Amino acid sequence: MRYVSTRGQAPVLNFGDAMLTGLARDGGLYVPESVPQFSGDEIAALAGQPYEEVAYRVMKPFVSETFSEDELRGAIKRAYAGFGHAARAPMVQLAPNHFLLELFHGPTLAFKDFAMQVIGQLFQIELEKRDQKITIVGATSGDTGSAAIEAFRGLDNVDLFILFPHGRVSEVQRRQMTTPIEGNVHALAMDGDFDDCQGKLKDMFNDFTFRDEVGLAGVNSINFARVLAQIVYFFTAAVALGAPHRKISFTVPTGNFGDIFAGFLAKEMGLPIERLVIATNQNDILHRCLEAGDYTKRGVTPSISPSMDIEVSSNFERALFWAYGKDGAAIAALMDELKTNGSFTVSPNAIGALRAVYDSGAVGEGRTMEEIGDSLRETGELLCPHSAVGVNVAKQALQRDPATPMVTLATAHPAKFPDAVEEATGIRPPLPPRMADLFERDERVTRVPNDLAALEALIRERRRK
Ligand SMILES: Cc1ncc(COP(=O)(O)O)c(C=O)c1O
Ligand SMILES: N[C@@H](CCOP(=O)(O)O)C(=O)O
Repeated sequence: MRYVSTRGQAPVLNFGDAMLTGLARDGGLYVPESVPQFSGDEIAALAGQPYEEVAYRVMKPFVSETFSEDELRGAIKRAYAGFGHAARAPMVQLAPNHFLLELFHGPTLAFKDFAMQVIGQLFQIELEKRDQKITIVGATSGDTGSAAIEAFRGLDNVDLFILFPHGRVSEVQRRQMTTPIEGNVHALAMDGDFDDCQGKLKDMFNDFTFRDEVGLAGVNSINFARVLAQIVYFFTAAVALGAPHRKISFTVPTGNFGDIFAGFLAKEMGLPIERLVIATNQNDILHRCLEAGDYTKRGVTPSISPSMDIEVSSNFERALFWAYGKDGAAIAALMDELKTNGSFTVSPNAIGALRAVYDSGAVGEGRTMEEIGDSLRETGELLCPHSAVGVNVAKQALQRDPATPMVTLATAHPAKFPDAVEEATGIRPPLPPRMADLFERDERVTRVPNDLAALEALIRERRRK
């Protein structure tokens, strides 16, 4: 399996190199040159298998030239051993044709753990084989950061720097990033929003002198390995509801587009997915783009679902790559336009291709709060604000197509956003016992400016040589 850049100008790599490279050297994102196909029988055979076995079968064709069967099975086994639910991704029924896929039973209580725990294991295997040290820099709107810290804390061959937007993550999210004591972990609170953090991360990747000097690697969903591990739960959920003999739709609370793009790849692999529904909060650039064919930045407004406060949605580039018939030059031109003008127009053919796969909806703050209360009353489920956005958009989609079972992804635990949940329901969801002292732990964080030279200087100084 070879991996190519969405902008068509970077070296073609195998999985191991693509995983350790992160952003392609032409600024694009790596994608598999061709997508492995699963037959109906292969999909049917996944029914009733443990999550780890489905993960092995789904991931294997993408990675088999880099990892042996034993290495991959071992990595997956270790990755999920610490999850707080035997099913890993259990599903509950909300209404006759509406299901909630709970993706918050991992160590940091968000869906990010599903991929981050696996790639933490895969990175370690590959770095040991290569006797290599790396500097990981990650950008987070709240959840990727703690998941990355949990996966890479204490490793001798990895220094980890996490950039988060100062004052724009929940207090639980911030403390999850600022309280780990390991010396290889550095939480950096940056002036600006998540797009600024991710922008600086990409600038670092595009500064080849810095990139090569520090051995820069990325664990955001710009890294294809992250997206790959997120494909698995689309399979477990769909098979549990009758795939391949029945079509299933998914609604995905969306920001950086990594999760829903994993769903797209599952569909490409042969999983019978009817619709993939993009659910956004008031930062609705993706919904507006699907509606009007126009991707135009307006500025991010902070919301009660802060992890989705994103306007430069990285993985949308991967979706566009497919929609433009894998024309790297066209994608490079669109991304240049976005950087220069803050907007681009999707061609009629490409918007048609996107609409053939994706639906979308946006939910404002008031409605999100109401949905948290409604869901609790109607179903007994206490939702985090991101999952509430998903459930509300899914309900609208179910009105358009009541016949196809809908799975909404619950992307974070309500205890990560206690203030919003308490305001909506009167209930303050408690953290699990292992995190009960989170508010008593000392915090260690560095305020940093939105300035590339300053950030690079800090990373050069702090990383272990
Ligand atoms: C809780 C939560 N929900 C939804 C999202 C959006 O996911 P994606 O960025 O993959 O679109 C994020 C962040 O990525 C998140 O942390
Ligand atoms: N919502 C994310 C933003 C980064 O997303 P990623 O999937 O690209 O890592 C977060 O919580 O940090």
